[in-house]
Amino acid sequence: MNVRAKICGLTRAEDIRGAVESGADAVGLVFYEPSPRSVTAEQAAELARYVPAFVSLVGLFVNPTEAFVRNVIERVPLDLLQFHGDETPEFCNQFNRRWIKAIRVKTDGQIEQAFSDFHMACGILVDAWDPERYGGTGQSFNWNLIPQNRPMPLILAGGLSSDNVLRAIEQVQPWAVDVSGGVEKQKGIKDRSRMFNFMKEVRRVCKTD
Ligand SMILES: O=C(O)c1ccccc1N[C@@H]1O[C@H](COP(=O)(O)O)[C@@H](O)[C@H]1O
Repeated sequence: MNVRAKICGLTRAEDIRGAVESGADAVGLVFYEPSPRSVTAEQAAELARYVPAFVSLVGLFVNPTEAFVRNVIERVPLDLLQFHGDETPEFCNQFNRRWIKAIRVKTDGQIEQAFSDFHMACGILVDAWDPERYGGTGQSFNWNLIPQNRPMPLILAGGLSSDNVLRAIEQVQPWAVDVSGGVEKQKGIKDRSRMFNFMKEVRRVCKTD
């Protein structure tokens, strides 16, 4: 099994370098001000210089305005947009950029509905539901709510770390995994050895079949 991995919420050049060197397939920048991992378009443009060819740069948004997204994509060479709020399919689809939609999972049937509503997306990311925060909570959720039958790539997020990612991959068999808090030493500051340990676990599963 080949599972891809994104490390999200990077705020420093050295963390981008660490994520890339650990073997991450994608790195994520958060454009959502309440988040402790938030970066400005100017900071992001600088950080983008450390992302080499064949590593994807993902921009995460939560209920942005159209103008906000347009301003960011004009300045930052994002490969993929990640919408992590209550955006509609029409909103996500208007930027002529590839995009994924995050679903905060609370009830049965939600993910199946998302596959249908957001069929234009490149993938559906599933994360834990929280009453107060849109994501990056470090919480996982009941993986039994994830259907086996998937018409599009499923990206597993929510409370992953080197301690549980192998088990998560074996149970869920996702297209990719996404981590933020589980590889940090403090909010917004990544820990190089945690990123390496996380990627080592992800690659371990790739070697087992
Ligand atoms: O990282 C954030 O601060 C954030 C804020 C708002 C929405 C999403 C956010 N992060 C994403 O949340 C998931 C899970 O994160 P964690 O591993 O549980 O910390 C992941 O996709 C982050 O990119």
